[in-house]
Amino acid sequence: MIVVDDLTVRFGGVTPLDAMTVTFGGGVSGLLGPNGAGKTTFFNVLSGFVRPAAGTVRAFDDDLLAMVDFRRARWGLRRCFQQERAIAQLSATENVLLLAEQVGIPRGDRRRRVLDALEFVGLDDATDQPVGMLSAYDRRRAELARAIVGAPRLVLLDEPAAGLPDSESRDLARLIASIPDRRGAAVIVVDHDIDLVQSCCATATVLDFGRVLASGPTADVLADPRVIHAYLGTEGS
Ligand SMILES: Nc1ncnc2c1ncn2[C@@H]1O[C@H](COP(=O)(O)OP(=O)(O)OP(=O)(O)O)[C@@H](O)[C@H]1O
Repeated sequence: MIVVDDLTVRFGGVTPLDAMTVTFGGGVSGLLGPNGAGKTTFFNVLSGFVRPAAGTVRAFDDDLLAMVDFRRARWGLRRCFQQERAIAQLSATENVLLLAEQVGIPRGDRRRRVLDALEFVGLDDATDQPVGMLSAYDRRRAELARAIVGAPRLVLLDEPAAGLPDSESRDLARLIASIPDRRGAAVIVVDHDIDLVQSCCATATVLDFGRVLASGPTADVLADPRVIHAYLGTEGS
C-alpha cells in the first residue's frame, strides 16, 4: 500500500500538488487528470527528482521520501517514462542488464533475472537485436522489462501504450494487469487512454489542480459527475 498524506509541491507561484492525500492499493491503480494536473510532478516526487514542501509518502510502511534516489531504486521503485530510455544501439538484453546492475541485483543472479524479465514481457525471441531496430510495441515491452526486472515493489508507468495501435495497447494492458500477481509489485499508471485505464486498473484516482478530485473503483470514479465535468468532459471536446 502507498499512503500519500498532505503532499504539497510548490514551484514559485505554482502549486502542482496541493495537499494530495490518497492511498494506492497493491494492485494496478490509474492516475488521471487534465494536462497540468500534477501527475508527472507526483511521479517526480516519488522518484526523488522533486522535493515536496510538505507531506509524506509511506510505501509498504517505508518512508519513501526519507530515502535518497539510489536507495529508492534498490528498495524496488521503478519507472517507465513517456520517452523511451533504453539505449537504441544496445540489445534488449544489454539494456535490461544495465538496469539490473543499477538497481543492485547481484552479479551472479543478473542474467537469470534479465531473461526472466524478457520472458515475462514476451520479448525472449528478440533479445539480441539492437532495441532501435525493434517495432514500437517491442520497444515498449523492452521498457517494461527494465521496469520489472528483479524484485520491483512499486512500478510507475507514464503513458505506457502511447502511440500503439488498439490491439497492441490491449495486449500491453493485459501484461500490466498481471504485474501485481506475477511480479509482486504495485503499479501506478498515468494515462489519458480511458480504455487502457479501464482494462488494467482496478482503482483510479483523478487529480485536478494538484488536488484529489476522486479516488476509488475505476468504474465509480469514471462515472463521478465531478470527474466528467473536470476531465472527461473536456477530453472529447
Ligand atoms: N519545474 C517546474 N517549474 C515550474 N512549474 C512546473 C514545473 N514542473 C511542472 N510545473 C507546473 O506544474 C503543474 C503540473 O505539471 P505536471 O507536469 O505535473 O502535470 P501533468 O498532470 O503531468 O500534465 P500532463 O498530462 O500534461 O503531463 C503545471 O502547471 C506545470 O506547468
